[in-house]
Amino acid sequence: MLLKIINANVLDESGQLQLKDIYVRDGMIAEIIDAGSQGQTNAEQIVDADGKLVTPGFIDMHVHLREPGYEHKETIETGSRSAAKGGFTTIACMPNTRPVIDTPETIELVKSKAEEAGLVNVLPYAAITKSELGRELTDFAALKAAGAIGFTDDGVGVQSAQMMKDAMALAESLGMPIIAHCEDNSLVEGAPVNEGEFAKRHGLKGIPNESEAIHVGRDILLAEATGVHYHVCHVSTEQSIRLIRQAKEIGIRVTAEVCPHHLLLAETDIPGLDANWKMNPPLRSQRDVEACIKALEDGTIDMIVTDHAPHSEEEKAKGMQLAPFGIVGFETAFPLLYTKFVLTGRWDLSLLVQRMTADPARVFGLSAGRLEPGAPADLTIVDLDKEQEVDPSTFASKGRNTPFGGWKLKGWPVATIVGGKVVWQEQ
Ligand SMILES: NC(=O)N[C@@H](CC(=O)O)C(=O)O
Ligand SMILES: [Zn+2]
Ligand SMILES: [Zn+2]
Repeated sequence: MLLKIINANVLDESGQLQLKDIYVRDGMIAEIIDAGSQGQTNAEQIVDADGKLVTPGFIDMHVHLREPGYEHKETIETGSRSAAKGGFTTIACMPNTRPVIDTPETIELVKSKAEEAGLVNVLPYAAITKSELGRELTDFAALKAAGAIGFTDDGVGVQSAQMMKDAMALAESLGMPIIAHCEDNSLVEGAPVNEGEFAKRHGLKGIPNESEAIHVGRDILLAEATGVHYHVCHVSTEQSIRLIRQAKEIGIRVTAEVCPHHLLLAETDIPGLDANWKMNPPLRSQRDVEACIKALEDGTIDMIVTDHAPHSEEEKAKGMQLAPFGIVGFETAFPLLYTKFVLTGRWDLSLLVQRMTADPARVFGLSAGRLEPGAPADLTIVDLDKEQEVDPSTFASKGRNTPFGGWKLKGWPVATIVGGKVVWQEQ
């Protein structure tokens, strides 16, 4: 099966756009040649990108698909469709489902549901501890054999240093990474928002920066001691970044991710007690936002992830104190970052694309994330000129929980190709 994508605007190594034709054979990129020149013939299907941007499919290494157990929030199918609509072709899903993904059987279930959906590549993480309770390690070897790509208790921090050290030593012996939600519960206790101005004004308990950074610091020392690849989830504070930067400088195997909302919003932007602005970690100070942006720019933070965390409207209606943490992310990530960082001149387009494709692929050893012969034909076509307001009622996700409703953005994905198959296309 030969697919030909013509008139694709592709970023070259120096970050310049070049008009190319891309040939896809058996799900892989076969050839990339100057647009209109003679390549392999007899394409069975032609997609005309019409001069639009074509990038490697976006990769999101931190998402919540909610299945099994919370199908009212999202399913593997609706989550996969939402990802495809956002231009994502590979997503790594978190194990904080019900039951928790802590057995080979639940890993198998996720894989088979993802295959049934047949939309994007879904890579499952398995829990570090049984039921994410922090008491007993899961069977890492069996989970790896079943297809887990790493271990994490995302949703909660591993509170015991000894438990984390044992997990790291075991993961390292299997050549697997530990992915950490960094949060010291003793410093948080029921707080719904950042410790700062907003909490003070509304009489709410605050989540201090140290609750994240203390785990980052602890775990970096444990990663040094065990030699494991240690990856920090949703970095949100200046202090965590300082620790990660120092650790990288002395050669400790630490990598990190940041979410669009922590690059774009500070606690001072929260309009009121609307739980669509409640997520974990919380929106921090402007100073933390700037530190996150700088860290992503200089590579201290390796990649962008959405932490797509759908919840139902009823759950989010419970208010700032009682509603669950989390916001959806797939369908707004690229337009948000393109509009707010590329169109404003702060970033080159190539930096944004790299942090959403090649960098996550490098860190997690994936074959996707690049546009070259031999790579999987996972591609995203983006209309950089298309301008549209964020309208949560049109989301493919079951979740409508976003603080970005009504934002006017440019740079919308219009088609997503996975393994040479068009899995989503703007109508
Ligand atoms: N990020 C969130 O606010 N929520 C996530 C959990 C998590 O990522 O820690 C969720 O599962 O809803
Ligand atoms: Zn988390
Ligand atoms: Zn998460």
